[in-house]
Amino acid sequence: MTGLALSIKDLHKTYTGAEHPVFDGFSMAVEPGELCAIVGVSGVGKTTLLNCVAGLDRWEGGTIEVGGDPVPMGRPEASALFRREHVGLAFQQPHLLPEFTVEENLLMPIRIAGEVTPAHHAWVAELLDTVGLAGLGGRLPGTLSGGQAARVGLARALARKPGLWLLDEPTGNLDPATALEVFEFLLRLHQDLRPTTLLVTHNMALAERCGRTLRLGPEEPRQG
Ligand SMILES: Nc1ncnc2c1ncn2[C@@H]1O[C@H](COP(=O)(O)OP(=O)(O)OP(=O)(O)O)[C@@H](O)[C@H]1O
Repeated sequence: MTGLALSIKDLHKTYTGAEHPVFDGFSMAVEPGELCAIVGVSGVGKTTLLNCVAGLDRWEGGTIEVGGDPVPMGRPEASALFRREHVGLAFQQPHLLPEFTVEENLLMPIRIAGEVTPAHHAWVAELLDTVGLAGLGGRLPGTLSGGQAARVGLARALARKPGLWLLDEPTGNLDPATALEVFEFLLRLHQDLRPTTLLVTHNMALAERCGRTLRLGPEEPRQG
């Protein structure tokens, strides 16, 4: 799997009826395989940025390119296809399907795209192993701890080996020790599979351990 280059140039985004733009000429570039933490105060636009990059939201000006191709905007079918092919998304809530086993949850993105083969079963077993959940494939999500469910959510986002992994506070509702544990598995997944990754987080200790940290909004005043 190869991480895809992400390029954002001169992004302009204002929500309908809002007084101020969320982005007014924002640009950034992320190298293939880079892990970039996105931090900034609440409301600065972190989730909006991820939604635009995923083609889930619209913007008024500027370009967003993934792997050199523009992210489709205002074309729901093209956006959905773009996400299926290139994007793995994970959120604060893992949103696992409760009536399906952990293994079936991991296979679901593959099943939606086509036939599930024995190689796919072997692949999701490998993914489960990477997130420290080998042997738990037969469990139902309701029997998992919050940290285990978060790890499944992260792995599921990589089931189709996307070039872009967009993570919106995936450890946000976990206690600090569990958040750290899940983050270690996140790092391991990233190290193994090297998707280009944006990780939105409020946890500066975790952000500092990413290859790069991008702060949206005004710089924090320096002490002294
Ligand atoms: N659907 C929407 N319609 C109108 N305004 C919105 C919408 N979604 C977000 N906003 C506004 O846009 C700004 C950026 O929101 P966003 O959710 O991207 O911030 P954030 O940095 O992710 O915040 P948090 O850290 O609290 O999750 C905020 O002022 C928010 O109120």
